[in-house]
Amino acid sequence: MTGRRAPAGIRLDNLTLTHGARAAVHHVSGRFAPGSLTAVVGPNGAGKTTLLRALAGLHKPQGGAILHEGTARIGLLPQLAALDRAFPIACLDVVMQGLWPRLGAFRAASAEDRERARQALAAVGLSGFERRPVGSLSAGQTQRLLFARLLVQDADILLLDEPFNAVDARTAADLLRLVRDWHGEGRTVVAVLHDLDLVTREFPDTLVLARDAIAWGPTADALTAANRMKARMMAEAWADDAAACDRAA
Ligand SMILES: Nc1ncnc2c1ncn2[C@@H]1O[C@H](COP(=O)(O)OP(=O)(O)OP(=O)(O)O)[C@@H](O)[C@H]1O
Repeated sequence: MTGRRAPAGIRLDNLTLTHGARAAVHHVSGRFAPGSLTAVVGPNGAGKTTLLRALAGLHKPQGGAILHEGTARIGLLPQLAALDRAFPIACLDVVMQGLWPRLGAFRAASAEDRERARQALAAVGLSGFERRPVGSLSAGQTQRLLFARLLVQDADILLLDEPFNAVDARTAADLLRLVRDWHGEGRTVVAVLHDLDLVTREFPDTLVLARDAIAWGPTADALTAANRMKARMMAEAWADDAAACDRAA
């Protein structure tokens, strides 16, 4: 990635996100400060992926607003399962997808673009994988590949959906180093995580989400046993077919 630009933040103003009539994220307000490193934690179905997709501009708010502070390039690392590994595409071409927003639909990639993609593969430990079909990679190698695609995007705001899921300890350590580098460069990083020990060790800020924001702030204050219990109880209190803004008593 290249040198640092002015850091960018995101503010949520009473944000509600729905799938049909069902609320996935419910009246959430708060701020991902420029240059912050935030973990989003919560039970299954808490709205974490929906929130990340909305931050990436892929899910339109049903209520409230997502307000960008500064002009930011946003990069999303989707869940590993979202990648179609049966599609016959080579690793270098997957990384090149990260350049599309800047190349546009009609500009052909240059030799320099391809070199950047190769360097990104090298940075995630996948040198020599350029022509390998994506379907031949292990889960850990596939996650490294998705990080390489994110690297070439050179984003100011990085949204990571379960970035260390289904990868071995060495891969997780390598990828975590990249996350630390992004944070060190002043980029804004938001990561959905289930490993609370990792969150406590590595993430200064945490949003505990259970459709509502249960807590949002410094990890030591937000990730308390009481807040985790509250998140679980809130998740269980929601009837799955509840309309937006209805909550079981
Ligand atoms: N495409 C969809 N259509 C309908 N409902 C959906 C869709 N995607 C998610 N939902 C529902 O929205 C709610 C929030 O889902 P979301 O995937 O955002 O949660 P999550 O916190 O990321 O869960 P997990 O930890 O299991 O990945 C859930 O009730 C889920 O069933």
